[in-house]
Amino acid sequence: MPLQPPTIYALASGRPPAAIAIVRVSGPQVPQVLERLCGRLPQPRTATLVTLTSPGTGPIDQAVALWFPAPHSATGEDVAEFQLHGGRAVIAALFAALEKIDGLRPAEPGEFTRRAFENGKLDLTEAEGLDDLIHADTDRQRRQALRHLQGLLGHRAESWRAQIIEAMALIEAGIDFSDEGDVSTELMAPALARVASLRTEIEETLAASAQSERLREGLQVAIAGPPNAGKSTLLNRLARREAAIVSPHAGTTRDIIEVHLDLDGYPVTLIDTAGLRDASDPVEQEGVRRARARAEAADLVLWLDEAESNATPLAGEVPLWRVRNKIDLAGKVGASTGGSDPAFAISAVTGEGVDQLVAALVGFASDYFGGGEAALVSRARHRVLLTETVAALKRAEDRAGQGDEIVAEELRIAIHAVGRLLGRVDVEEILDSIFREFCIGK
Ligand SMILES: Nc1nc2c(ncn2[C@@H]2O[C@H](COP(=O)(O)OP(=O)(O)OP(=O)(O)O)[C@@H](O)[C@H]2O)c(=O)[nH]1
Ligand SMILES: [K+]
Ligand SMILES: [Mg+2]
Repeated sequence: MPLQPPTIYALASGRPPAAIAIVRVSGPQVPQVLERLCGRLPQPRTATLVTLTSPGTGPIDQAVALWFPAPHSATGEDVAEFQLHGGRAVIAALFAALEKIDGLRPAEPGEFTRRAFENGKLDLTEAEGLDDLIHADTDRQRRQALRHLQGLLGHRAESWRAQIIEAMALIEAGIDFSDEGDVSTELMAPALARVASLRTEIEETLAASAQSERLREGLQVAIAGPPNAGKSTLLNRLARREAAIVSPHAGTTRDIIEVHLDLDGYPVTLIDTAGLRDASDPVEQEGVRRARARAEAADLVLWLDEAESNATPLAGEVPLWRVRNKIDLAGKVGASTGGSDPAFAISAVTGEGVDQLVAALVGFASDYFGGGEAALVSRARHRVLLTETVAALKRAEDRAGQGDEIVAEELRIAIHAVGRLLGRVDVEEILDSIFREFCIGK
């Protein structure tokens, strides 16, 4: 018997109990599974009401069964999908029935998508888009993920790769004929012109996507300032829940506290930190150290203070907005000292001025993420590989005088880098392209 991949199954829907649970099965044994549990094969791609029955044990549930014969399925294999009642015991009974069938096993994380990729249903960037779509918290993240799932980066990378392969084929042909005159030079010039325009195009794509990795990860906004300034109070107000402990005791917050906000579709991670001061308590000292490090690594610091101070003990270039808090007490402390005006004046307790602060944050996020709609490169992996591609293309151009072999080698590196972006590295294709384009009659 030829070696066949195991048939895998998993719960595809969320945590039970729920109204409906969806269990997916993928692999060569799917027809057997369907016949065994449903008594027959349902019509392909047609929702069919069945009584799922485990031979020997009895009925499991009334369910809807779907059969997607290979290759027209999500994974490219035979796939069955059961929509059953979403109780824990119901799912457990179906799993017990599946477990009893030889050659079946529970799927590992991502295994369905992995099979889809291996069967050419998606390239790597599309698989990443799928993962991002599942994890998208905000609308803008969803749209970016969908662009990847739709293959916008993948298709473009596919075309870049094909063009580099063509340029390389021209040069390889030149190398083969190098003893027959100056064919090489004639082939080299158009090949290099193609390389140069391609490099520009990839550079432009990278530039347009400068901030979109952040759209996946979220903008980091740290609230910092002296103890008791009201940092945790502000965090709780923006998060609309009691995420951090508030107390009149200076030095309450020690650990870093993060909350995730959806600000007009932009993902923002808001970070509460320990009040910065020369603390004597070693635990608080560590809190202050972490607070400082985290604020300095943020994309924006909200420097919260009760008074109008100019000094901030932060190093680095991080943008900083001064926010004067507790303006509800201003009358009592006579705060109008005529010092430099803070950028914002709020009361974290009454909420006064907080809307203006939030509006400004949305504006900052919108500037920061920029033309996110056009961005295609959303992961460090994409950026690293495309940067490698650009560098190799540049070297190919710069070293053209040093010989065809060197240029060809740099192009090979570029092809490899784009191939890794797509999850596809295949030297055969280069050879195919060479032999297809040039009938050299040898
Ligand atoms: N009146 C008034 N009190 C405030 C305001 N914001 C915070 N407070 C009070 O100030 C005290 C300290 O608030 P916290 O939010 O714990 O201050 P913090 O900056 O997080 O303090 P540490 O974590 O100790 O550095 C609490 O008693 C709050 O109720 C405000 O806008 N107005
Ligand atoms: K406090
Ligand atoms: Mg605090």
